[in-house]
Amino acid sequence: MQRETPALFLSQVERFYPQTDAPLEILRKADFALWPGELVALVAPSGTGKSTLLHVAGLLEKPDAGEVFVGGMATAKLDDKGRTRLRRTEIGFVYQFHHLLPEFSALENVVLPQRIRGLPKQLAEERAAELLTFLGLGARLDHLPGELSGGEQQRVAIGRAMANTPRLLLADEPTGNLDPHTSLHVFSTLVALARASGLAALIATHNLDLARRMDRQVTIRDGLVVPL
Ligand SMILES: Nc1ncnc2c1ncn2[C@@H]1O[C@H](COP(=O)(O)OP(=O)(O)OP(=O)(O)O)[C@@H](O)[C@H]1O
Repeated sequence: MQRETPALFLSQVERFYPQTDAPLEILRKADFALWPGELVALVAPSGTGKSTLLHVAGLLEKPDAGEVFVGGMATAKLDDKGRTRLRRTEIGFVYQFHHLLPEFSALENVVLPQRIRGLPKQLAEERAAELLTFLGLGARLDHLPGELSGGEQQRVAIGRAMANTPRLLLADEPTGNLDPHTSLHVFSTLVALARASGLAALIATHNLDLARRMDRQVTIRDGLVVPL
C-alpha cells in the first residue's frame, strides 16, 4: 500500500565487517520502510545485527552499499556535517545504557541538545521540563544522573532523545539494563510519548511481551529485515 513518505527507508542496504577470511555479512541488500506514526519492534537473536541496523538507520555508521532515506532524504552522498545535522534534527537515539552527562542535572541533559541546535535557553528549558514531566520526572528536574534510579536515568535519556522533536526514534534495547517491572514502566512511557508525538520508532528488544505492544514486529534473517 502506497502511503506518504516513509520516516525511514532502507533500500538494498549492505553492511559487512572485514575478517581475515570472508567478510562477515550482517545486512545483505536489506529493504525496510518505517512509516510516520508507526512503532515497530526489532526482535532478533544476539549477534544478528540489530545494533548494526540501528546504527546504519541512525546515520551513525555508513552502509557499505545501498541507500538510507530519512524523511525522504537520501543520505549516502551527505558529508559528515550533513549527516550530523540531519541526525540532530530528525532522529532521536536511545541506547541500552543512558550515557547521560554525570555533572549535568536531568533538566540540563535534556536542554543541551536543544542548545546545540541553537534554541534559546528559556525555550529549551520549558521544553525539557515539559518532556520530563510527561515522563514522570517533574519532581526530579534538578537531580544529577547519579541521584536517579536506573529507570529514571533511562527516562531522562528518552527525554533527551525527544528533545529536538525528531520524526524518527531509534532505540537499542532501551530497557535491557532494567529489572522487569521498571522495564515495563519505562517502555510504556516511551510508547506513550512516541504515540503522543506521532513519531515513527524502531525499537530493538529481546522482550516479546514488550514487542507485542508495538504495531509490527520485524527480525533479521539471512541479512534481511523480515516480519517476525
Ligand atoms: N566493528 C565490528 N567489527 C567486526 N565485527 C563486528 C563489529 N560490530 C559488530 N560486529 C559483529 O557483527 C555482528 C552483529 O553485531 P550487532 O551488535 O549488530 O548484533 P546485535 O544483534 O545487536 O547483538 P546483541 O543483541 O548481542 O546486542 C556480531 O557478530 C558482531 O560480533
